[in-house]
Amino acid sequence: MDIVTAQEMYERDQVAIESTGIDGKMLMESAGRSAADDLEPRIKREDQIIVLIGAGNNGGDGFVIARTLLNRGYKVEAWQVVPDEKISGDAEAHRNIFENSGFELKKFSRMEEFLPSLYQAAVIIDAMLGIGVEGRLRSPLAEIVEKANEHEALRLAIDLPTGLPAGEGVHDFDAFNADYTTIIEAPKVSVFLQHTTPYYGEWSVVEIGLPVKKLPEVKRYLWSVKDVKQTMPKRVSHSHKGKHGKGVMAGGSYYMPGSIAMAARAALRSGTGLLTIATAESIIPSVTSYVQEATFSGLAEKEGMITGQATPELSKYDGAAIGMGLGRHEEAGGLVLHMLQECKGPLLIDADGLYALKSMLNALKNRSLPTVLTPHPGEFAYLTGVPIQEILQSPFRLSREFASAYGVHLVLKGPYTIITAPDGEQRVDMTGNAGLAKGGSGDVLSGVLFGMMLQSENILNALSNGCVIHGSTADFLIQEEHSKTDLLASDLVEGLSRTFRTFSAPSKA
Ligand SMILES: NC(=O)C1=CN([C@@H]2O[C@H](COP(=O)(O)OP(=O)(O)OC[C@H]3O[C@@H](n4cnc5c(N)ncnc54)[C@H](O)[C@@H]3O)[C@@H](O)[C@H]2O)[C@@H](O)CC1
Ligand SMILES: [K+]
Repeated sequence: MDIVTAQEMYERDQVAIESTGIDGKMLMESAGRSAADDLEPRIKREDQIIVLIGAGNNGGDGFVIARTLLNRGYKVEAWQVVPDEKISGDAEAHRNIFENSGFELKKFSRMEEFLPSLYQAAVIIDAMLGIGVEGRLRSPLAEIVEKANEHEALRLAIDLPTGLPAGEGVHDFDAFNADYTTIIEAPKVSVFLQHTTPYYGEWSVVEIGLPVKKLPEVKRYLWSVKDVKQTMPKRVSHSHKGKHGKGVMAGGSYYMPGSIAMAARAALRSGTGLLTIATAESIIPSVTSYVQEATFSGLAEKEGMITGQATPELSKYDGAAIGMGLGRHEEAGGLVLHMLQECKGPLLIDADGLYALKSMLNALKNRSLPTVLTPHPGEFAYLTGVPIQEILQSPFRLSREFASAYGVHLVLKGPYTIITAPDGEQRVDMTGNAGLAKGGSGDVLSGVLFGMMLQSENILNALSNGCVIHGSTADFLIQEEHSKTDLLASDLVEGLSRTFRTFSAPSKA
């Protein structure tokens, strides 16, 4: 499913109108009716409903919703919260249809008149502003939103909560605090930002009949289980282990053996054909007991940490991963640089590897083969020098800029993970739950991603699939055997079997 900015949404509407002959009034009718259908299961016959209608096309949707619900017998008061002269075009046409249908339209002039209606409502439908919002809310919308947020009622928003920016990078706003939002046609970027997502409440997307074949391409996409099923590499029955990637994973230290162990086991569970773990010699016995299928390359160590002189042989591998449990010591830099320069296949850098990478961004830029970085926002802030707050407010733009500047694939982890290719194409994965907010789940993700990268020509698909597989595993596990509290990273590794069984297409002979 495409994710759009306000500008991209306007372009889509425009293309629909110009290329098919459908007109704005038809789209508004369709948007309003689809929204009413979507809201109906959330409201009851006896509920007093108030529909708040603004000046633009979002208000136009509001006229259609109010009319549709009244025609269906619901108890609805429709309130136009802006002066008559502000309503024009398609919205005015739908106001006429509303009034010509015999329904009463109330008009806001003074707060004292309006408040009793607001306060008797059990359900508030917000059709005041959508993607056309500019700047902070002006009067009287600002006061109406404030009162609506204070009033105990079910708050439903149309397209986006009034006042909320559709895009990223805006932090100065007041907005309707919705329990649920019916999004028109495509989720907007602000659905996926930490500071704006709570205003949407739960949400779903309704389709209003835009011509899919004609719509301009948007390189921002919500990657779902359906996409995973369509793009997962298929294992055929005559497959050979050498065909599924031969990888080397470097990392681990005496005090952190679990990271590399879980990453390695996750990579194997994700289909890696042959895996070598290059790690501090002293921890090989403990790691091998957890990952019996791997082979080992013992690296020189000092005080339990891999030293900078350690240079695993890379030429016989299809790809490499580095960083899990490596430790943040200066000497680790030598190993990361070695990997950057000598790895002749795709390379994944995670965790402490990212920390070391900061001082060798030029070498990163010079690498021409696919490189994948998997930072969480803190690590990304460290790598870029951009404050973490700013990263959280503009993750799409900052990811795109970094991926393009350094020619890397970036997996910016979070409740919504954003995966960016060097050409700027982006995918969002929204699977997973708070059970993942624990040490080790990032290591498991790296293992899954590495396994997927080794088996697919298309790195962006491999990473998108890996993220959804990892998050869906956490989702399955908390529905069935675990809770968000007790879920451990090692449970995820074992849970992968269930996810792969569910997601894999049946193998062909
Ligand atoms: N053809 C289309 O464009 C369609 C649009 N649709 C709906 O139309 C919406 C977009 O319509 P518009 O572009 O008219 O935009 P909006 O309806 O979001 O609002 C624009 C109006 O809000 C006022 N406004 C902007 N910022 C304000 C602020 N800070 N305080 C107070 N008032 C402010 C502007 O003066 C303008 O009159 C979408 O979100 C969607 O709900 C749907 O009906 C489907 C078709
Ligand atoms: K709205």
